[in-house]
Amino acid sequence: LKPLKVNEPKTVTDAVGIEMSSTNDSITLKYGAQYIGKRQDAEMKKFRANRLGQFIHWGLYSIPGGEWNGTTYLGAAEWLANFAKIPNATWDSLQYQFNPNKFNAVQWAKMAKASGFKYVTITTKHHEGFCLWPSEFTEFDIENTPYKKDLLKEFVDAYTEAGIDVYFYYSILDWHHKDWRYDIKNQADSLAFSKYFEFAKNQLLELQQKYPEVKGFWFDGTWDASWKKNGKYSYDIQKALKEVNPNVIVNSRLRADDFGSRHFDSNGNLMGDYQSGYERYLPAKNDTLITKIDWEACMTIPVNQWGYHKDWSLSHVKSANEILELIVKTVSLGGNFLLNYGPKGDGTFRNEELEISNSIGNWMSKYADKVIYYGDYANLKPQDWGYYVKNTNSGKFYGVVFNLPLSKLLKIELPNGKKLKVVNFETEKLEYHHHDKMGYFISLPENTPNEPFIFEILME
Ligand SMILES: C[C@@H]1O/C(=N\OC(=O)Nc2ccccc2)[C@@H](O)[C@H](O)[C@@H]1O
Repeated sequence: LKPLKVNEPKTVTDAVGIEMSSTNDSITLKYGAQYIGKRQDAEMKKFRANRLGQFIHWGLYSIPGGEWNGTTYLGAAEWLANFAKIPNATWDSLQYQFNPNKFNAVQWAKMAKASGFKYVTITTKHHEGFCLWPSEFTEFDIENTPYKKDLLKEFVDAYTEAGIDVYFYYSILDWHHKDWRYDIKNQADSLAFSKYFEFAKNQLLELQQKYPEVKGFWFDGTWDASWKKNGKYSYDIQKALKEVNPNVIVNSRLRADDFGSRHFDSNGNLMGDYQSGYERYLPAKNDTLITKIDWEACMTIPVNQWGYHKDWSLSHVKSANEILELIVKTVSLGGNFLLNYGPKGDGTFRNEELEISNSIGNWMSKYADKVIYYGDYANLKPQDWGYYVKNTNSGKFYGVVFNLPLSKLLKIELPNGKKLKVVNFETEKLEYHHHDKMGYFISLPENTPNEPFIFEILME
């Protein structure tokens, strides 16, 4: 890939607004992108082929579920301590209540597998600073709760046994740690933050050493000035993780370069192994630039709840079909999709999540092998009826229909020189006709499935 030119991103959203330009006036960076283009090692190919992952936000915030002293807060439940302005000492005492006696890692993994998830990303430590594993570097961890046991090991073992790749979410932002700083205003801040950096690096190496099955790290909480002023810290963490496991996979949220540019360095090159700026929204259907890099979108089932919230009636909750369309749109643009679950403090999932899991699992069992796993950008002109997916394993091209035209005619426009040969739908070949410049019109049978359905396209 030629270096991409990017406008200086002000927020993660801006960072995704990349514009291609073949420029050679790259500036020298010490803490910029370590490579350009898509990794082609087996581990990254597996990440890409997986396409569909389960995101799990689980921590002390899962106990109050968005409610404090009788008040329900509308914001994201994992941010309750912040919204409700709860003093650390009060919030941290929740650790003495954390006892997920209904947690069954094998059941969780079984549900995840049945839902079609090929990988999972779990919050080892969110902004609150509480660690789901027994850490040598803090008392604010699972060992100092009524649960006591190494919950993360139970989780890693069960998901690995189920054949689901495990990734760790780790928040750099840490409301609990005394050396965390939002900005570096003086030498004292700088000294404290350097101690925090050592703490975070030690914890990350500890996670790699205790759970060697982990495939990669999903960093978050890296938007503050303190982190943006210390590009070297983010660079050193990625370097340290890769020294232990050269093919560990790290998301772009970790990184800031010499000038505080995030996700993409000041030369417009992606830092980390895949772009992770798409949070609760997706690229435009015709965004061909995003197809040139590895990327992953993460998505909540309600509008904005990552941790368990008691009351989902407070916002729109996505249906299974809405979620399926988001998943397929993501794959059609060459991205991975991470669907979030927020288990309760007791270790159980809410009914809405169980129902969604069941619905998407049924669909995945029929279609995922063709249009999700190994799915990628097909480079065909987008149409209103749905999305194209190229399966990079079989080399086959598919259409996935979400918006059935009343005409029952599916329009397909092929690149110059390409001709439509066969259209397979279930066990039959569909009729189609060609209209000069208009392209092809495929005639759908009278009865089509009452769910998103696929058809195969053969071209010559
Ligand atoms: C996945 C989510 O990630 C977060 N924050 O991400 C962002 O702030 N993303 C962001 C920021 C600015 C623009 C667009 C996205 C966390 O605060 C949240 O609790 C959750 O873990």
